Amino acid sequence: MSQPTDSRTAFVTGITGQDGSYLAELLLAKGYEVHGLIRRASTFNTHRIDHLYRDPHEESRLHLHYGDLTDSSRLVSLLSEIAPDEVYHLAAQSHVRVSFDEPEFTGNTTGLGTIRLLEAIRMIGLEVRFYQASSSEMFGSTPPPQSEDTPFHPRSPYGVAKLYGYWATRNYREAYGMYAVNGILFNHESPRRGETFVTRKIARAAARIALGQESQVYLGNLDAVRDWGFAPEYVEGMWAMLQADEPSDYVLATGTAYTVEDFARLCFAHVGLDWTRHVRFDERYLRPTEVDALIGDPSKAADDLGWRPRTFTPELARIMVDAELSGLRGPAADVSPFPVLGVAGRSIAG
Ligand SMILES: C[C@H]1O[C@H](OP(=O)(O)OP(=O)(O)OC[C@H]2O[C@@H](n3cnc4c(=O)[nH]c(N)nc43)[C@H](O)[C@@H]2O)[C@@H](O)[C@@H](O)C1=O
Repeated sequence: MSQPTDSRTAFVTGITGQDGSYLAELLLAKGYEVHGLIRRASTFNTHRIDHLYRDPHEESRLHLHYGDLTDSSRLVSLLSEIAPDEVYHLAAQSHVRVSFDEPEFTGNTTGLGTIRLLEAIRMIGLEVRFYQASSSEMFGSTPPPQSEDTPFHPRSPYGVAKLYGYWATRNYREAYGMYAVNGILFNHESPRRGETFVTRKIARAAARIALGQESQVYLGNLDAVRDWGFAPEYVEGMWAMLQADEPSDYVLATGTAYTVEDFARLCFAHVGLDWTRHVRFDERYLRPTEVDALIGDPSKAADDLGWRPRTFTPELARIMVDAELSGLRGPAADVSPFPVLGVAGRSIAG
């Protein structure tokens, strides 16, 4: 295997999440020095990146820093100390249903957090390339297919907060000439997805039911249509957006449509079960306003960046169920497409 050659430095917010962990792997494999922002918690929250700490005696290229998107002075001091070449802003309160319960907190972190970071960069005068994790939730009730030119109509406090971050990013590009881009990502999943998102919840239930560990799973709206891709491929698109000659905004999606019911059918069929015998309805999982259909058009990313999805929803469902089955049968299985050799670091999380 060829040795990584890149000597750039990246700062990643949300590094402990699904996307952050895959992105850290990708950047480390390319030779970057990676700095991640993590929130302190009384319980361990670094399980998705713990495998990146291999040998504590080797020189470290992964560094974690405590901080929070609500703490401007910390963002200023960290960014001036690290002086990154690229900033990937992935951190957010990212659960749509939860955003109805915590609208103000969601606005403060997901919305204002973005402008705090942009403003910190501007105040210090950093020459960085900035990636904003925008979301297909911003399209809300605008019918599919959705592209970079589709009007927005968000349907949740989360969607509203992401729209604020989207426009903040465009404004800093237009007002200050900052290299700042929005990746408008449609749903992207993996075995590292949080357990309360619908794909992981269904994959986990199908595996547990197949092994006789439970018999039912409770879900909300089965008719919602989503465009589910594979998260490791989407972080490649994030990186590609920051390597382009000119900053621009891009949709990343598969362009295919499946309902929640379809996803349940695929997962249960993979373990030889009939989903209708195991899925039950619970109105607690309904949202006050639902986003009925999100189907992205990723043509611009294909034309400009050469980015194309390789894994589609049926294979994704099989990958996720297989990972759950292996995890339940033995040591946790994972899909780690970016092999990181010789990377070491020190966890400040204890
Ligand atoms: C792009 C976008 O993608 C994600 O947002 P999401 O699409 O809301 O993802 P989800 O997995 O929570 O819901 C998908 C659909 O599934 C329906 N659904 C039915 N029954 C359950 C259920 O039991 N749980 C959940 N969570 N959803 C359910 C639910 O009503 C919705 O229609 C986030 O990453 C977000 O950060 C983001 O940016």
